Amino acid sequence: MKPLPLPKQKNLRADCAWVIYQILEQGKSSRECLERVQRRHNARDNAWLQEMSLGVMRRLPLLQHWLRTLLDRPLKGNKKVVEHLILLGLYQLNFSRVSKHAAVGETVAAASHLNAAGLKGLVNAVLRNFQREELASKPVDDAIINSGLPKWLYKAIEEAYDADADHVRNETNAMAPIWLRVNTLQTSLTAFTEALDGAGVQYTLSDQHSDAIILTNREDITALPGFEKGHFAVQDGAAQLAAHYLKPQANERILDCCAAPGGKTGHIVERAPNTEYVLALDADASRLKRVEENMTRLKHQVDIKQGDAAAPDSWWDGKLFDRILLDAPCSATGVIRRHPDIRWLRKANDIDNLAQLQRRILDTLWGLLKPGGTLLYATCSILPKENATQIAQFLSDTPDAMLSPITKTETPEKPGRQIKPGEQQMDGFYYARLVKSAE
Ligand SMILES: C[S@@+](CC[C@H](N)C(=O)[O-])C[C@H]1O[C@@H](n2cnc3c(N)ncnc32)[C@H](O)[C@@H]1O
Repeated sequence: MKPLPLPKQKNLRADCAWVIYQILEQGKSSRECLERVQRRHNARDNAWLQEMSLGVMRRLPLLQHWLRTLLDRPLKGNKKVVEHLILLGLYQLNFSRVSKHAAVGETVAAASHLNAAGLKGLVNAVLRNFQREELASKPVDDAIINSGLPKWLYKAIEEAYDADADHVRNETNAMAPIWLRVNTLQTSLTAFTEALDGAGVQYTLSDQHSDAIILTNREDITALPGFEKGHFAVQDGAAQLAAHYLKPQANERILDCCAAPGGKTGHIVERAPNTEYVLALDADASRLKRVEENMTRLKHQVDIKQGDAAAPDSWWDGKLFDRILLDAPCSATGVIRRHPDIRWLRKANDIDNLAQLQRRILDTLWGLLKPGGTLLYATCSILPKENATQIAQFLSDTPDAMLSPITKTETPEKPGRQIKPGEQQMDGFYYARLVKSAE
């Protein structure tokens, strides 16, 4: 599909349709597209743009089903974006608090901003027919459409989770809470919660995590007390387990591989401030800028390098590491509830390619680990090919690799801890801890 220029003049619904087009037709991430349109709107409208565009991602199969029912034939070429505008209209009518009048009237008007004034009548007719025919009240007898997921992912979850599959799919489509991690080098949990109480911010504590806070409401993070001073970082509870499972110690050399934007790097420093050396490595230069910003705000000092984890000649100083965190590039299927666009950006055949990349990086990093050293393998995936199956195969192929169980139920054939989305309010995540034999 052709690239579509950003509408010349700002218009909430035209800009939102443009974002939806970019994600679905151009494979761009919602973050990237929203950043572009949000530069020209105010904070309230920006929240609306995010809620609506991500809402459409969550409900896309049902919205598309309605669209197909109402539209005689698909729109093509530079008119395609009008379909995305209609999806947005249907979403507003059925899933939002926008008044029906505005949902139809403003959506129709937005067509002009997408160079499609000639299709205003069509947009109007489709949205009014949707209301007249009361499509929303007619149940759709199709589990995949109702799940809000693409077919391949629906099936992959079925295969992996069997009787629990419905639950995992529902949680994959739920809203995720915001977790904070207290930077214990700059403040304490007690002092930080007192500051939150003083500011009237509501939260709960997690009984699984020592330094974690779960916000009750959506808050402007940068306005929370202590943000500028680096008193906390935003980090999901599952991601906060990495530093606990890695167990970094004083005087050790640590590699945080695939580190950007540095969530786990910061936590490693907070858990072990007296390490000899912490290297944050990532292939993506623009994401590494965010590591720098985050480390500066949290007041942590680490070495930051750009490089391909599978080609260490360009970045490794030749000294072995005591501990390595490999937060491997993955399908991100465990964090779809947080980033609903991921389900449409990933394709079925990405999984095998990702599994091969993960194995290549794992094999390479194993060679950089000291005898007796620990490697923690992590993904934010819920698919076994990237997780337990991957690690079981690595253990079977690698004579000096041993499993260091995190849970009581692990075996080399079924290694690691698979966290399901929503479990104790956490994202879907996988961890396996491996130790290199000492001789
Ligand atoms: C799951 S994210 C890392 C999240 C990060 N550890 C954190 O906690 O904030 C995966 C990262 O892997 C990086 N990456 C992908 N392929 C890589 C490679 N071959 N070498 C190094 N980094 C890579 C991506 O740029 C991305 O930043």
